[in-house]
Amino acid sequence: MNEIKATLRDSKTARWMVLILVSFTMMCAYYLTDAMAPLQERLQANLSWSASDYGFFTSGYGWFNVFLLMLVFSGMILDKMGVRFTGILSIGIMLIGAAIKYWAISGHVQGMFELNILGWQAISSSAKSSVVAGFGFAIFGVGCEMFGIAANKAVVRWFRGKEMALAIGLNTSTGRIGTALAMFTPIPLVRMTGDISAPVLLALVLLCIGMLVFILFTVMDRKLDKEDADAGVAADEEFKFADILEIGKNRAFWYITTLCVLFYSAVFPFIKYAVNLMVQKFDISDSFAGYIPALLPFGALLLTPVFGNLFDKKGKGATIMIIGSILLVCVHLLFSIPSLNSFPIAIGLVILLGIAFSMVPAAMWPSIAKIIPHSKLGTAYAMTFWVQNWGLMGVPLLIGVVLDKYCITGTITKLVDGKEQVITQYNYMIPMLIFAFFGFLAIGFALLLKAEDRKKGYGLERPNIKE
Ligand SMILES: NCCCC[C@H](NC(=O)[C@@H](N)CCCCN)C(=O)O
Repeated sequence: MNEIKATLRDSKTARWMVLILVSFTMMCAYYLTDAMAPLQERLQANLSWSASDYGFFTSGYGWFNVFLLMLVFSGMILDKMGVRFTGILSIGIMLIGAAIKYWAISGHVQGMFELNILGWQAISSSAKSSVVAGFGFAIFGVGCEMFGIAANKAVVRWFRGKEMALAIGLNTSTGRIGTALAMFTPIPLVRMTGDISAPVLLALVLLCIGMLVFILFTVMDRKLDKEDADAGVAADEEFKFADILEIGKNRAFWYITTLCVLFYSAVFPFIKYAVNLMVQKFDISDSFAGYIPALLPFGALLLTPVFGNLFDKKGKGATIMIIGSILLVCVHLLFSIPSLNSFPIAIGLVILLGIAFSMVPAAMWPSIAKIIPHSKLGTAYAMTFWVQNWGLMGVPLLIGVVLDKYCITGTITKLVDGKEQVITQYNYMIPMLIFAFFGFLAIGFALLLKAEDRKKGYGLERPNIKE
């Protein structure tokens, strides 16, 4: 009789240890992604940025991923070189991007930027610092997304056939810790140091620690490789261009991917403006405002594993995505109503958004692993992230331009960090309606996905593990 040898993967301690190691770096990366969001007013006042400049800088995250197809290359690198190499490479890229962003925001770049092509002004003039900071953010974005797909593949590799959705949920949750910290630590940090770029410096240090932690993961993962080889487990197939075509033929994959770009376009870009929304619409003091949007990732951090676990044990993946998208629309529509501007409403809506932000990701990412074979998963996640990056890039810019064009209600002069600053005031109704519209479309694609699952029998509504 053939004896099946236990591997490191079969040890609960080893599996969860791997999850902690991979997730720590994720937390650092997410911190850096959103650490400038609470400083929107300060960036605009200190660096003479408009809302469009802020939106332009924020959109930087997706520039290279989208236009240079970096995410597609990242997927190829991942499937060809594996998670260890890709992980280390991606952290290195994040460090370079973060360093450029730090340099630009700390006041080394002055003046205006105009892009003229044959006498035609391609973009309206912007503060140079926003362009250089955006460039750094674009490099960082390449590393961050590359790390995201590598981390996903690592988690799936270690947890396949076990607590996969729960593990993916917990991995996503640690990212949320980073986002939550990014909501309420930057303002005190800036007050303490008097330096608007201090949060980026902190993130740089955290990322260096993340690199060391990830190296520990590579040691364990190499050991698993060896055990798998000894046990005759086939190595992952290498990347083939044909994979893209094959994945592209899967209708359910496109429904999930479109749902992904729409849903995330209504959440991550919202986070970038949420602190300012709290200050300007709900009249919450600047020093406290970050704590309210922090409830969103904080709620998601607790609930994503709960919904991941529910999906593992009870199934109902497509249904969870439909309910999450409906919740998203309701929240943004309520945010858009100008008269709903009291403090408890702000808290209630952010908590509801946190629930939606737990449901959809907890069911969506493991669902991709259910409809696409493991050997093509790196490529599949990369393709989904690529489409999603159009939203992460375009929507913050769109919101910034809409704010400047249609939503300015006046200016006020107030004391910020001991200095008198002129602060532009906005009415956030139109941006919230734009977010609600994305959510509305997301519901449609979640329904299509459920119908396709019923037709093709992917098992999205069935449990991942038998109790
Ligand atoms: N293991 C979880 C899979 C993906 C998590 C997902 N991340 C993304 O979608 C990234 N492409 C975007 C990250 C933006 C960083 N703030 C998530 O839900 O965070």
